Amino acid sequence: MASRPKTTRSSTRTKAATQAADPPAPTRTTRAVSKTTASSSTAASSKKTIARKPLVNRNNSPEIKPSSRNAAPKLAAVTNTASSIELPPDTDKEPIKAFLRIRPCLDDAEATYEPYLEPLTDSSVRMTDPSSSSAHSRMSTISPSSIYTFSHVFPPDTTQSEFFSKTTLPLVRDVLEGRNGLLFAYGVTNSGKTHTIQGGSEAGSAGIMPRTLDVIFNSIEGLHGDPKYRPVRLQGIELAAESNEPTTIRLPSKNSSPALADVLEDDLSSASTFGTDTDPTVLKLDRNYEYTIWLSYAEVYNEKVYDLFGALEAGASSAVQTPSGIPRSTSNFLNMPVPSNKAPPPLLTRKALTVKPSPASDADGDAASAGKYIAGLRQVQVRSAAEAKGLLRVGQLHRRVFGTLANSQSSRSHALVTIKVLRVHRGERNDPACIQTARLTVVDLAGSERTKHTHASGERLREAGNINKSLMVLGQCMETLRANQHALARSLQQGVKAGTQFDTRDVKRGLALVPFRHSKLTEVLMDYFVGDGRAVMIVNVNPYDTGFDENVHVMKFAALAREVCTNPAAAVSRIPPSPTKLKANGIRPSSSHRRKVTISLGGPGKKASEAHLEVLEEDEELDDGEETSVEDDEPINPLVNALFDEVEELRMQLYDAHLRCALIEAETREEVMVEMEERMRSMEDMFTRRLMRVMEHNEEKLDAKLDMIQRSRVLSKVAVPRSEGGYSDSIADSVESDAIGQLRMSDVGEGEYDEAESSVAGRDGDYESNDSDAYVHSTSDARSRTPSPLAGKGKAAPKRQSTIRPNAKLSNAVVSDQETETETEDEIETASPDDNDDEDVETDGILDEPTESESASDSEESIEDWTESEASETTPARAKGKGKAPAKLVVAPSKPLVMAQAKRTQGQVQQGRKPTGKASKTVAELEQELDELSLGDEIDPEDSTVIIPNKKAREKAMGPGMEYVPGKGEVDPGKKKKR
Ligand SMILES: Nc1ncnc2c1ncn2[C@@H]1O[C@H](COP(=O)(O)OP(=O)(O)OP(=O)(O)O)[C@@H](O)[C@H]1O
Repeated sequence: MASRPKTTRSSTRTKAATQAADPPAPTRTTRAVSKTTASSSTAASSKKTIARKPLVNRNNSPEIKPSSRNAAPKLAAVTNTASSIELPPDTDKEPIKAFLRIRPCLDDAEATYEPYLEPLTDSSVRMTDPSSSSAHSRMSTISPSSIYTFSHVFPPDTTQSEFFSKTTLPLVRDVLEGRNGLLFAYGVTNSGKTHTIQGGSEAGSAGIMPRTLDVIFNSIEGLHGDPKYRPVRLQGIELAAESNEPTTIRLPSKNSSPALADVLEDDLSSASTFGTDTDPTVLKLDRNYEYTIWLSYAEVYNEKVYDLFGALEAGASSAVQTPSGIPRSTSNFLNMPVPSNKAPPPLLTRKALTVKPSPASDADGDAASAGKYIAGLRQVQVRSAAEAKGLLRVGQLHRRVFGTLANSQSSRSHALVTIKVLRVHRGERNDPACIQTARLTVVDLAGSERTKHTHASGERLREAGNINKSLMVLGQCMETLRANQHALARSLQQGVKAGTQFDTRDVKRGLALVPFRHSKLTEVLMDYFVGDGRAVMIVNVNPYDTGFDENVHVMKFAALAREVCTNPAAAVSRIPPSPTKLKANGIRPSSSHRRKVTISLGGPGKKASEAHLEVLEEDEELDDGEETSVEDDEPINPLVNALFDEVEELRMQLYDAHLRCALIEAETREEVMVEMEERMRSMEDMFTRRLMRVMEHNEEKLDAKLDMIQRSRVLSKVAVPRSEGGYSDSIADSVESDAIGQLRMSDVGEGEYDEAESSVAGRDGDYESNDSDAYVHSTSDARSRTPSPLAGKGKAAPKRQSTIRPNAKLSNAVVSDQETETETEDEIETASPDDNDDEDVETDGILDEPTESESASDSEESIEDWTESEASETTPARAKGKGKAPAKLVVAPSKPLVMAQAKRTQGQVQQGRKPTGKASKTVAELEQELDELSLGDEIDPEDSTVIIPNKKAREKAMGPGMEYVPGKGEVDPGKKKKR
């Protein structure tokens, strides 16, 4: 037995007798010491190489079947990933497992989103861009729909217990049997990583971490060992009595109130999880072994590593540190009085820890696989699951108080909980060389920050930059590892094919440098990728989130991870040099950083009050005197470093550009809105003005019309003597024709007023002549006259023919109103269908041949009389008074009418009844006046109404041999029945 060494390597030597019980027998003996015992001769003989063989229960996972263990690792998780190199059978390798967990819909707001993730099978999902039809997606380079495969897909209704047993339980078994394991949760913010790792406080909602602790302590019940030795570094052990480090940490006392711990109690019990839920699972273990469990809790924040179990000082002056390092109540910030709002915020100082390369002695002289450890990280022994959970809750509080798990509950740091299991055979408990060390690290990665969506700035932006950088480096490491493994496999294949012997060291020398060193996260985890152990990746996705693009990156990352094999030959990866080299080169990564933290007291969402703290984060101490590995002396590749910095710089620039774009877009939208509003306003003003003008114009017009009607009534008092032969005949004719017109137009409504107006206007004019031209002009124009604005809506506004009778003899003829009306009525009656043997509507009065005497009469008077009678007759009351049914509007064929009128006029001219030039002029003026009044509306020829000539008139107008043919859609007046 070796005399009590201060520090020694742990042994993972396997007992042949015990391993026989565990199928497939060969146990990992990674750090096996050369010292052998009788029972360990088997292990000793298989020391180095066997140490890297697959572990006892590689088939723990339901996915790995014994038959497939020797098969080439399954590659290409994503359907659109091309690479598929057939690796030669290598039982040392196993690809990282990737499990997808789909978060359920939590509230109504999320339910409005259509989930963009659809599980296809137990191991595949389809992801479809919800905005694939939008313009945005056309600009995006991301494929709108892809299928991704995983080791297993867990739908939203998966219980915590089920998820734990399928993903983590095999790792728990491994660690209890002496093998390392890594589990990390990856996903965007709010995707459920923390819920998966820690869980909730409700029954059955405990996450992976508390369940792991439960299962470990359930399984080692009665197998607790003596903590004579304690773990150090990554895989070393040392005598506990000789250590300066405390083996336990006293939990904050609840009695020492008021303290931060008290006011954060709500958080401890609810949000910080580890509720009362316990997992009853018990693993069957070799009962010849004794176990001690050690816990450490670190966080990587802003590219610095902090110990969440560390002694924290509430201000430099009040810091009291016990010799043992256990924080006293006065020095423990959790027992610090709640800072009031008025007082200056207390200063909390914490020191970043250094990540150092493990000495080669910790890995049997193999520095390459020794990995790196966090120097100064406390590893605390825990004896029960409850104690472990309590300790983790303190760690959670530390994260909260230091602002890395601030009020939003969003993790701003990567949290690493490492459970170390020291196992030793009962018969060799005093032999440190026989102690096996295995560790399981559970990492709750900070959410890959969507700076584009969250519009982070200042401190948040810096955090986001560092989070993204570390995740990016993790991806780069995976990428390089995969490339190296493929390159190695290709070389091996070629060598096998060629049947030549070649030195794999030559190939390894040409492999790319894995950039673990460029992020603290990868530095700390590198041992799992280059050394021994199994790695499991949990991909959390919230399919109701708007961050489709970010989730695509997460999926691609998972696909990449599945192509990386862990537990490869350690020499595949070459370890980058340690930070000490950076110091030697004069490069300091960063300096101390001071920032303010505000904590909501009373639990999240309650916001009872706030506490303000100031946090000073000091840089890690760089110790050149530490034992370093051989690989650490390799020169830094400045190019890789510069490239990483540049990538990060570009990423920030891209973010800035996105931000600028968003601002410009918002400003432009604002400007456009203002301009549109202005335009709409000006348009509204313009239309209002126009409307007012039209209304004024209409009013004027109405006034004018009323005026005309009034005047026409005054003039209608002028009587025309009946006895004066042709003269009175002319009036009678005029009235008759008008009455017929009235009958025909009785449904015209207001259109009549136009006609009346026209007639009255004609009366006003100085009409002295019977000029046939003027007559024709008047007739044809009447058809094209604009309908009156008084016409009913939706109704054709017809124009009646201004049948000015040029042959009216009106000189000195004065007829009383009464007489005129009587005459008119008589004439209408005369013109009624009953009295007319012609079936057509009579308009004889219009087209009657004037007599000689009539032609010689004063045309002006004739017009006045005719107009008067027309105006009288056009009133609906009159027509109604006759008891006539309203006549239908009949649009007479305009062309034949014009011809008839023209002919008639010609006849009139021939008979010397030409209107005087003065009369012609007056009519034109009248027309013009009416046109002006008509507001320039569009003229619809169909709206014109003409008086239909009767058969006799038509015959006269057309002449012998001519036949009247009605136009299309016109009513043949010849067929018109009596009404
Ligand atoms: N499987 C689940 N069942 C029920 N609730 C869940 C589930 N997964 C997540 N949640 C809830 O979703 C919310 C966000 O989850 P969580 O805090 O775990 O996200 P996260 O990925 O850790 O976010 P961050 O990276 O910001 O810390 C929490 O309220 C959590 O309770």
